[in-house]
Formats: sequence, C-alpha cells, structure tokens
Amino acid sequence: MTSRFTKSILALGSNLGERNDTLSTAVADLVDGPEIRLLGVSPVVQTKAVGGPAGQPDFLNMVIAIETTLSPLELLQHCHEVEQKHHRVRDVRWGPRTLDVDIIVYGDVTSDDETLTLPHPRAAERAFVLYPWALLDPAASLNGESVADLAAKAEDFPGLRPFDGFDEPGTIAATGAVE
Ligand SMILES: Nc1ncnc2c1ncn2[C@@H]1O[C@H](COP(=O)(O)OP(=O)(O)OP(=O)(O)O)[C@@H](O)[C@H]1O
Ligand SMILES: Nc1nc2c(c(=O)[nH]1)N=C(CO)CN2
Repeated sequence: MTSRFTKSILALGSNLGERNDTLSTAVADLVDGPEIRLLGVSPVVQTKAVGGPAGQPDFLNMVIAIETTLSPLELLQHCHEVEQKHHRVRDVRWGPRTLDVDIIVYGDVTSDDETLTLPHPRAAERAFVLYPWALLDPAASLNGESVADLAAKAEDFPGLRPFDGFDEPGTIAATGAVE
C-alpha cells in the first residue's frame, strides 16, 4: 500500500538562546521519521519582534517545505512536541520563545477551527513568514495572492535583514543586536 503524502509549509522562529542552532536542530527533529520528508529549506532571516512585550530580542525566522502522511492535527501535535523538546514555554502571548513552529498551509486544506486554523490566520500579513517562503519558492501563493507581493506589502518588511550566520552564545544584547 502506498502512503499519501501532503505538502505543507512550516514556519519556524526563535528569539531566545542559541537561535540558529535551535532552528537547525528543530528542522532535523521535525523531519526525523518516515512520516515527514523535507522538500526545501529557506534562508534564515533576522527580524524585529512583531507584537508582544517591548524590548524582546530579534527573531531568527525561516520556513521549510515538507510532505507528510500525518493528518493536520497529528502534524500540529508533532510541531508541539518539537517545541517542547526545545524548552518552549507558553506564558506571554507573542512573548519571547526558544522555538515556535507554525503550520502555514497544509495542502489546500482550509479550517476555521481555533485549535488549527488553515492557512495560518496571520501568515498573510507577516513578512517574517512570507519573505523566507518567497525566497524558498518565488512562485508560491497564499489565499490567491503572490507570497512575494504579500511580503513586500507587510508592515514588518522593513525590519527584516539577512542573517549572517554569526550567532555566538551570549552575544545577543537585549535589543537582539548581534554584537
Ligand atoms: N496554523 C496553526 N499553526 C500552529 N498553531 C495553530 C495554528 N492554528 C491554530 N493554532 C493554535 O494556536 C495555539 C497557540 O499557538 P502559539 O503558542 O504557537 O501562538 P503564537 O505563535 O504565540 O502566536 P500566533 O498564533 O500568532 O503565531 C496552538 O496551541 C494551536 O492550537
Ligand atoms: N519577528 C517575529 N515576530 C513574531 C514572531 C516571529 O516568529 N518573528 N512570532 C510571533 C508569534 O508566532 C509573534 N511575533
């Protein structure tokens, strides 16, 4: 019997601890198993925190393209397990976190369920999701619009910059600037 794989886009973010290491380990953890195959990885971008408490460190953000035999809810559970492995604490809404993994799209499934809304309800206005996604797949579309166009229109677009890979432990100041 052949398993049925569905394509999905996952967005990853980290603004606490060793952000870059966390992201790369998390990608490996997410695709560790026969139910998920990695199709593509975006570049990492450094982004100003959107929402939440003032003064939090900058994020590193990226997206990955996968295909999976997991159902949408199984995939969400898997994402939460990987977040837990990386010591994600849920206290303040949009507060700083070691790792956040969101499901941006799962095939062409749509859902208004609070537990899993698809496509992700805030993705279309978040350059920190859209821009790395457009770098990974310049032809991508979301809700019928070009992801690259949506990224350029997003309010947080000016706060994005390429990540130069220099993310030594303990060198992230309160502002998130790498010193
Ligand atoms: N597409 C989705 N991807 C991930 N979580 C989702 C999605 N839709 C709904 N949720 C729900 O949102 C809840 C809160 O998720 P989380 O703590 O990651 O929010 P957040 O990252 O702080 O904020 P945001 O939802 O704006 O990205 C999750 O427990 C999950 O049930
Ligand atoms: N720059 C940036 N800002 C955020 C992020 C994120 O990943 N990057 N995630 C949030 C909740 O998911 C809220 N704000």
